[in-house]
Amino acid sequence: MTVPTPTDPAAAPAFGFRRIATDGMARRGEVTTAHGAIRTPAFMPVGTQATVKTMYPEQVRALGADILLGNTYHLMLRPTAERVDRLGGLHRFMNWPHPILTDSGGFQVMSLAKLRKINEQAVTFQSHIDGSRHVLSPERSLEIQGLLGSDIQMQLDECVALPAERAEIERAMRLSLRWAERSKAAFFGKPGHGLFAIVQGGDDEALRVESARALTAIGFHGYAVGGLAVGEPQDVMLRILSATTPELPEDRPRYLMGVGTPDDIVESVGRGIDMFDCVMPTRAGRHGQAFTRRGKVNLRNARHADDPRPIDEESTCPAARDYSRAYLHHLVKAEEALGAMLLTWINLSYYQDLMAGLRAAIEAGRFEDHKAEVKAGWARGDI
Ligand SMILES: CNc1nc2c(CC[C@H]3O[C@@H](OC)[C@H](OC)[C@@H]3O)c3nc(N)[nH]c(=O)c3cc2[nH]1
Repeated sequence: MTVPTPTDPAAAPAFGFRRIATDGMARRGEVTTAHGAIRTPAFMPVGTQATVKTMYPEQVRALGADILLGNTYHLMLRPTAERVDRLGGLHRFMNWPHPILTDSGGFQVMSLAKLRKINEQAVTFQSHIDGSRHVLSPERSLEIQGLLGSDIQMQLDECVALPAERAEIERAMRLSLRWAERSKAAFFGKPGHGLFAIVQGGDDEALRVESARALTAIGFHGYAVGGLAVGEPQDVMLRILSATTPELPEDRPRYLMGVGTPDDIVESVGRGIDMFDCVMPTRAGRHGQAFTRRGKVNLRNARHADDPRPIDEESTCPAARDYSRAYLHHLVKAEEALGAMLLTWINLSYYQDLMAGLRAAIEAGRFEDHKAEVKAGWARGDI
């Protein structure tokens, strides 16, 4: 294929971010992409293998999701990026004509692949599906994301699990910086498509500041904070965020990767994060857990067996309003597919309602009061 001439991602015409309101460190904004706008703070449902598990794309959209996540690692292995491209790209393939963000694949290689080796040039690994050998370089990752046609593409990076030795964290952070340079050089910024860098540096504030400043100097459409939600306690994650976000450009979106619980999200919005992704609401739904404004409810628990109440009679989500806890308990115990479907629907609906509430509160200049109200709801427990 002809090597596309790289353009400066910072100059691509239609990709943009505007801040509508701020309240302390919290920001209400909007990202514009080739496939539409993203209201921030935003929660991005995870659609790793070109599907948000157990949900129809129309349902996900109806809940208020502006953007979904796909993943380079999974899609390069199956059905391959070239096949998705031949079929019209990922938006067409999964019938989601709205923004898509794809992760670069490095995180999954380190957590899923077999026999993986990382060096300056690339990551080499064997597929967890059929053992076939693959090479993922910063350039190849962007080529794959370009074939998928995702609106927001992530640089290839190296994320280390915590706790880790400082030398190891530093090595991976500097490699990720060099890979950020190569990613920017390789990025073919079609109008409305953006490239995000990923800040690394583990739980070391000095390394985080160095990474954030170096990436800002290179210049990207947006900045992800990576290397968190990898086993560290919440207070460590929040301390790192407080040290990192002030070093990032105010006029660019910030994306905290892999986060998190509702409490993680509220606390991180208060530290200047705009975008989130997490498997929590979808994975927990498949395991019988419901997220509600009154906290978490474990529908596997026998105490629900005779409870005729819905999860949340005030919810706009049919799954939370029109089905009893007794029925949900039955479906979960019987391992019926509808159980996973209804609970995933309930959880994604709650997460989108949480984000809508945060956006409104920031616009109204009452983020701190809203945070207190939301936390009080969780503390009330499951009445
Ligand atoms: C859970 N905690 C966590 N996830 C993380 C992910 C994957 C998110 C990706 O993983 C898939 O979900 C399992 C999703 O893929 C669709 C998501 O994009 C990260 N990805 C990169 N490139 N760099 C990181 O530093 C990083 C840190 C994370 N911490």
